[in-house]
Amino acid sequence: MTIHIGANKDDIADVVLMPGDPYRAKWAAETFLTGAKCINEVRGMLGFTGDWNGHRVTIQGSGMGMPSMSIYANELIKDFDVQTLIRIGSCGGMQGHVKVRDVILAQTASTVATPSSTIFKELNFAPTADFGLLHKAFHAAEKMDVDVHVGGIYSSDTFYDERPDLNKEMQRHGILGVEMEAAELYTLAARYGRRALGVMTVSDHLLTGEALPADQRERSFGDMIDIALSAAFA
Ligand SMILES: O=P(O)(O)O[C@H]1O[C@H](CO)[C@@H](O)[C@H]1O
Ligand SMILES: O=c1cc[nH]c(=O)[nH]1
Repeated sequence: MTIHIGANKDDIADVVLMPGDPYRAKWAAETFLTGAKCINEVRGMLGFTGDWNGHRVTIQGSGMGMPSMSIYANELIKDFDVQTLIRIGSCGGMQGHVKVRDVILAQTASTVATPSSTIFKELNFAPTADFGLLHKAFHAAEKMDVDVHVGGIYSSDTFYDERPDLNKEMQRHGILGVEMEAAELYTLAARYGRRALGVMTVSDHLLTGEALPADQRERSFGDMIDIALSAAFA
């Protein structure tokens, strides 16, 4: 047990899927896993462990933002020895060819800063997905006939953004979408030699102003979960 995860070591699988929303964790566990058991309720940040096609999987909420992700990823890696961490998130689309409900596989995650920034001092570290997971996720998405994009995303510290100039530069440099956790997850995975990937569904669009309601963000992003599970065990 850790401060934020009230589970025994063997309650948590080697592979952990991490939505920001703890109720997406519940929905995903009930929908995709058999024999799912709740393994964490501390602070309402729900986690579940069950089976997918004979493989043991944990789905643990990360909360919103990189400081929260950092807490859960640190504990999962250092205390529970988790080997594979896949974020299953929502994101805002930032390019015209990226549509609401499309899936983005985050090859890189640019940031202004992460909780890890202070250790890098003047270095601009480039948080990057695990290539093996990325490759497998892409093939899984192609097989499922999902509209998928692979490329850079922006991990922001603010949902209600007040820097339109920064978004413009991101867009000019091909950034596909914005979310709030992947860069710190990739950085921790690199530090501790684990596999990480961010699979995101576009829930709203910065260019068109479209936005899906909360219940759909919680319960309707099944394709990205299939992709994440397929990539983890391919
Ligand atoms: O839907 P989740 O996985 O929480 O991801 C996105 O949604 C939240 C903001 O609404 C942030 O956590 C952002 O990264
Ligand atoms: O961080 C996020 C998540 C979803 N949509 C956004 O616009 N930003």
